[in-house]
Amino acid sequence: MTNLGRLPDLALRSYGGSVVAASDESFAEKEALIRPGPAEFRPHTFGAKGQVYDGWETRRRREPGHDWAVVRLGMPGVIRSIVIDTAWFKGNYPPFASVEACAADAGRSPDELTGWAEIVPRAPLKGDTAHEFEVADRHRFTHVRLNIFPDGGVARMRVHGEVVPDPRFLSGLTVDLAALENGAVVVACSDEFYSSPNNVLAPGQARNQAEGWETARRRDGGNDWLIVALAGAGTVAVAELDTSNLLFNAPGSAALTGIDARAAALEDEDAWFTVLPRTRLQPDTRHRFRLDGDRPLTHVRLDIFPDGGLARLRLLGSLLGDPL
Ligand SMILES: NC(=O)NC(NC(N)=O)C(=O)[O-]
Repeated sequence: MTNLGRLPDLALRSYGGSVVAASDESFAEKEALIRPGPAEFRPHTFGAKGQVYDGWETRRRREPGHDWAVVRLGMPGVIRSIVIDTAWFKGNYPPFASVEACAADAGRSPDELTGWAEIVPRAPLKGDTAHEFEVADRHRFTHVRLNIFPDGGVARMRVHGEVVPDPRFLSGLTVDLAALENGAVVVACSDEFYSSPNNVLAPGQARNQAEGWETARRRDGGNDWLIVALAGAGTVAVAELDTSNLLFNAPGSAALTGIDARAAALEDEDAWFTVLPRTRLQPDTRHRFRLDGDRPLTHVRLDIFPDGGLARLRLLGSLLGDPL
């Protein structure tokens, strides 16, 4: 995976993405395209419609044309790379694919979408392979259309990019400045052995340990940490540190520090100030802390002692201006 592939997947079902239309899904359902996690396969598992695949699979075309599927992004934004993964589709993958994108209001139905721009030109595909394509177009998009030529199966499509929220739903309001959907993102992290640190910024609650951030057991006497670039410069009034599902591996304690990167570099250790002093944590608990500081900040560093991880980090506050 490239560095672009580490950006959040804007299309992920658990981030609110939806496969809103497809030309065909006779063999396997279109919804699988954006399912979290890698595609699974059990050979010789035949149902009434053929081998069961964890992916989107169309019938063998007997007339001209090609198949397509339209995905509404859960989090609109600037797309930086697309992964088209043909995992397990070995004799029935599409030999070519392309991707288009457009921007539309949430109220548009799939057949009302217009202004499609080609962001991945038609490219050859291999079977059982994750193909990553870099995207150069820097517009904000809300939908993507995967075209396959002429037909076949695709296990997963990942749409990695930078979230660009609608400022009307942030400015002047109390919001979670650390939410992925508001444009926050993890920019540095000590350890992502078991799961992505961006999971702590994901929408909703973590249903299990894997939906949070979990680090490896640390043996060097140090502690694990991550740095979040907030939705924009703002002030934080409430911090929520959620250890849900971490029963025997929750950190013993945690601390938050902040910095205003408009005035100092992240590397300037003296510019970081305390937001939440080191505080004891309980396993499997949503801890909420009312903060009294009103210093503007753009980034927050979470330190956990010594290791473990966190299910969610919420930082309720307000932006000073528009999102970054
Ligand atoms: N063995 C198969 O996978 N065959 C076919 N696909 C399914 N799902 O059975 C096909 O024709 O593409």
